[in-house]
Amino acid sequence: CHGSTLKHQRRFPDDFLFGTATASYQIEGAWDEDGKGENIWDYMTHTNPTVIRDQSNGDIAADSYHNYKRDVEMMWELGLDAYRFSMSWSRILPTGMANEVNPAGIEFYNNYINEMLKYNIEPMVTLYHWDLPQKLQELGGFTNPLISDWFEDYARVVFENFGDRVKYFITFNEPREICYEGYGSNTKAPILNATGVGTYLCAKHLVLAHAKAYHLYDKEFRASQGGECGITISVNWFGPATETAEDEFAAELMRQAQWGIYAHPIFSAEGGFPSELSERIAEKSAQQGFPWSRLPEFTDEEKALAKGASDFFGVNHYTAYLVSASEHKSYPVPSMLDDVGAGSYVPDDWPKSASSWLTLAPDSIHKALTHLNTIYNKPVFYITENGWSTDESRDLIDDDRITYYRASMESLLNCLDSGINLKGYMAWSLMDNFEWMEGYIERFGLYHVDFSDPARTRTPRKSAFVYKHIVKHRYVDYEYQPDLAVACHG
Ligand SMILES: O=S(=O)(O)CCCN1CCN(CCO[C@@H]2O[C@H](CO)[C@@H](O)[C@H](O)[C@H]2O)CC1
Repeated sequence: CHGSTLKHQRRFPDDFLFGTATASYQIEGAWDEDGKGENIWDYMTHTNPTVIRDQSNGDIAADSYHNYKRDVEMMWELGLDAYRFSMSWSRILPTGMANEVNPAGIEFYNNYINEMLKYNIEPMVTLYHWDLPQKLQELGGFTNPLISDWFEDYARVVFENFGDRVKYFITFNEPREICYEGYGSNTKAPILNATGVGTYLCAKHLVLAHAKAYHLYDKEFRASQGGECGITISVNWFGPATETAEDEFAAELMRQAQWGIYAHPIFSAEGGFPSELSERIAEKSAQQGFPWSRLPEFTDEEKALAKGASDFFGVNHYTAYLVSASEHKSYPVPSMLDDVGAGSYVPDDWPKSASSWLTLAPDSIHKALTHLNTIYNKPVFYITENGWSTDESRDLIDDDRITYYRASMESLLNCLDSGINLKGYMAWSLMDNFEWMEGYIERFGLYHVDFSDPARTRTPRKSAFVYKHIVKHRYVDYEYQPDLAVACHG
């Protein structure tokens, strides 16, 4: 064409898997319906409602247990290739143990999966997204080494019932939030707050639980089902505040404590926990009078079981932090952050979301994946979560969320340009849902949900139309400005 103005736009591959993500406790509701067992979030929000910022809970949430066909219609409206969701362990196994399978739980997930397949949407199933059966927590939960056997038994039930149609399995969502925030702090259920001890017991047992489920899939299901089994680790970027050796080492130790402790045993060439962190915790434990290190080591056999035990590296990435050795705040003793002995902060000029921990960090997906690609020798990656929060009072015009997603798309394209084997991206989230300790105050949805309406009506935000355009055309069109007046009723 004459003097075409068509700009050279970087495009995503046609087989790049675009989707959205959700989690069972955050969307399903029906907390005690049709035989579902109580989980640790049911228990905590019912016995201790004040820990949730608006005293809400997931009893109903987005009521996806009853609205799942509307959910799938939204996936179709967005033109998604895939949809990542999690299964509720206690909806399938009410007591957590495999002696009793709940047929209504199996039926719900069969209906959900079959509805997606009608629209050619690839289901990506997370087995565990934080909603542990309460009965298992009463037996110690992730501080009990037997959790790895209980999890393997649960995984077998899931693979047997759904593996004929589900080709992407993720064992755990975010070991850090499960272990550090749930057992080593009080920011996620079961808020055990066993600082500096609970985190590390959980880390060892969770890694082994993952490994047992992976090997179960590899040995008993892969041949007949032909799918993949991996894990999702939250990897925010922690970079040094200055180029000094102190800050470089502090940043490395922070990366090891925040996500290396879960990734090294599975993805590193040597396996086991990261050595600098392991040495630091052993030193601190001795100084504090512990007769043993607070980080329980793997046996050689356990190290071998976990090494290489994953088909892909699922990354939940939201943002970045700067780490400074001199930024040391007073942390509980013992605790993970005291073991690291450094603080992290965010520059004031990074745009802020409705979440205290979430700002728009420049090119952070690319920074994180470049580092992971180097230290773990080029694994297959999926971004299994990435998203932006707005306050519950905001209207449907979410230009800040659009800015964030467009920045994420540029960072993904930087990853692809540098040869990183990145195969998909799941936006968090399809719709507004129960945002854990923040209740319904912080919203992450491409679709707005009206939680005051018994029907839990879902309405697309402006960002939904922008994401739909990117998925359909495979490039970012900065001139595209959806007119919601038309789009909503078009
Ligand atoms: O590193 S620091 O300690 O200085 C601050 C970290 C603060 N965390 C980061 C991870 N985030 C959970 C992410 O959690 C993920 O993201 C979504 C949005 O939150 C959740 O709804 C999803 O369920 C979850 O998978 C909770 C807050």
